[in-house]
Amino acid sequence: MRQRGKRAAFIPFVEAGDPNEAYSLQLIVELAQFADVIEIGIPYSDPLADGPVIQAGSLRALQAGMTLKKALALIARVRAVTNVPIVVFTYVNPVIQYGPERLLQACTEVGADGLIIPDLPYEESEEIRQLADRFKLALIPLISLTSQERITKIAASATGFAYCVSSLGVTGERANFAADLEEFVKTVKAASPVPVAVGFGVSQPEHVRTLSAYADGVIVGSALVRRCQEIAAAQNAHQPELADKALHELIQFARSLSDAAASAE
Ligand SMILES: O=P(O)(O)OC[C@@H](O)[C@@H](O)c1c[nH]c2ccccc12
Repeated sequence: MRQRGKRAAFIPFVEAGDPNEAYSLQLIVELAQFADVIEIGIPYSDPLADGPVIQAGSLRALQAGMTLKKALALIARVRAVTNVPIVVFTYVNPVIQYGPERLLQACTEVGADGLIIPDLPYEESEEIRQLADRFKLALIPLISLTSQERITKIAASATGFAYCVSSLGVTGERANFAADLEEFVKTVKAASPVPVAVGFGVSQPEHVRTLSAYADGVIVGSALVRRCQEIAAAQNAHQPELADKALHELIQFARSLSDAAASAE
């Protein structure tokens, strides 16, 4: 994942279609200019692991008409203009509703490279792992501090990268991280055949610098999605220039995080 001489990979997370299809496409394509991987969330009405910011982003996208099918079409449009690795982020229920085989095949067809299903327990992941293998998709497991004795087993199963959850609870910006996070990440790294990234609460360049010293990548969601709210607000107020400005500021902020991933030590 360490491209272009970077110390760590910068992995932004956004919801497909947030705040609407046109802005979402523009946002993702611009992020792709400097991101190492992009996580694209499929908006979902019952996002149980999401904090309020990501939930609001999901809702904006759904209200603007985004669906699973349209999200896949959006990914195809992103893929048409950039080579950035794309990870699709979705919950178990939509996977089951759409049909696991049909969905994973569709992910491959639109040019996605991997999949994250946060509520898929490792113990129940066999079918999806086989499908991921068959359709050449990475299946990125979430590993949390509570996983303890499961850490090694789950880390060993990772393809693409392993996602270390920095803190318990739901997603959302945080001021600082658990003191034992570094040790946790090192444990996962020792067991994982692929790079190890950290997410949950990463929201400032300073966080990125600190984490980049020992993680192979950092994932940033809420800090970016919160800024999509500003694009939406300007749009709703019929102020397209302000909306463009908010998008530009989001990109600038994301770029500062990406730069921080490169500048550790
Ligand atoms: O929002 P944060 O705290 O920056 O965390 C990343 C995160 O948003 C993204 O990876 C994500 C979005 N929804 C999730 C649900 C579970 C785990 C992870 C996620």
